[in-house]
Amino acid sequence: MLSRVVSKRAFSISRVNPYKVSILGAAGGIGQPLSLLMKLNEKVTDLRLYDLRGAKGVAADLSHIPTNSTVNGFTPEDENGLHNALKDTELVIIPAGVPRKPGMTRDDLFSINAGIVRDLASAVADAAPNAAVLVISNPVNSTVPIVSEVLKSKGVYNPKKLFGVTTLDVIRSSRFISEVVGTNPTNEKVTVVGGHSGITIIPLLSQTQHQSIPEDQKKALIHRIQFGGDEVVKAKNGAGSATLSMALAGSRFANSVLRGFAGEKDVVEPSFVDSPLFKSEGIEFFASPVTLGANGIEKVHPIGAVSAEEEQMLEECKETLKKNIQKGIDFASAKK
Ligand SMILES: NC(=O)c1ccc[n+]([C@@H]2O[C@H](COP(=O)([O-])OP(=O)(O)OC[C@H]3O[C@@H](n4cnc5c(N)ncnc54)[C@H](O)[C@@H]3O)[C@@H](O)[C@H]2O)c1
Ligand SMILES: O=C(O)C[C@H](O)C(=O)O
Repeated sequence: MLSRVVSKRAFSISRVNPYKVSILGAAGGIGQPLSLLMKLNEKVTDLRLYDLRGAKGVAADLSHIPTNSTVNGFTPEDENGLHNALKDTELVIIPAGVPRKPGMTRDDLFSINAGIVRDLASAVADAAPNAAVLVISNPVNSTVPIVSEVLKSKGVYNPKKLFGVTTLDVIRSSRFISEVVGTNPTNEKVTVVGGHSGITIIPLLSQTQHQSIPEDQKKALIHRIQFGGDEVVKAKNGAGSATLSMALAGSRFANSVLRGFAGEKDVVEPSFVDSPLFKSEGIEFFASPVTLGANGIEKVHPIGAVSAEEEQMLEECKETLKKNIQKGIDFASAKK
């Protein structure tokens, strides 16, 4: 009797949340912990891990965890490995690519990562044309436009389902502001807009309840949020950039997209998306809070009231963003 009850419940979980998820770059520094967190996500029933190497080992390891999903690993050695890793999945997360070393900017990664992301996007277009695509590979300000151009060229671009993952900036903001004001970081929420590199990362501190932070501390806090990635790159001293905090951020954002798919209401997260906010100024992509629903983005929220100082930061951000976005578009449009 008990076993019948248990099996009926297991069946109902898989029927309610039958999401197929692919992770491309799954054996890397971000890929492995992100794969673990997605294995723990009960909304996922079919987890496919792809990497140039190592994906089968990671998949075998995770497959012993007793959650409601199958896990399979794919590499280029498999016949149609990438295609099978993607075939008809609903959510694709891309952390494939090289990370920074000390002294590098995210833009320095473009020469290697742009081609990796372009080729993976092309495979997504062929095998999972309806999937939501979550781009982690840097430089996000340029790799997201690359994905959009590739999907457009294959006639499958859906702007409601393409996301640059900026959640790491959001979680850093919660942590760093709590250290300044002495609160519990889990209760701190800071809206971060713009893009994902240096001065394009704009935490809107004027929209928090903390209006009495002294000016010098506020400046230092903004700088720390904008350049938080550098702290980790420096500390890892040549061994890469943020992986564990990024895996947490990526899994949180992926879960929000799946919650939206599943019909949950009022799921709002900032993300770097195809945005109407500054299109009139020639800026096609911008990070701001978006409402996630059954078909991806339901609403791109405006940034709201900002201080004079944030207004100034926005102007500088837009100048840089415009160039970063154009660089991605030009790369994807050029003949291989
Ligand atoms: N968006 C963000 O907030 C954020 C945060 C941290 C890191 N990143 C970026 O994420 C990327 C990955 O970082 P990491 O620390 O995991 O690097 P890593 O080197 O540890 O892992 C990258 C993985 O990608 C794989 N890979 C490379 N080319 C591939 C291809 N064509 N197909 C499939 N897999 C491929 C590699 O084999 C490797 O396993 C970097 O570009 C990094 O800058 C972004
Ligand atoms: O800093 C990096 O290069 C990785 C990532 O974009 C981060 O913000 O930590």
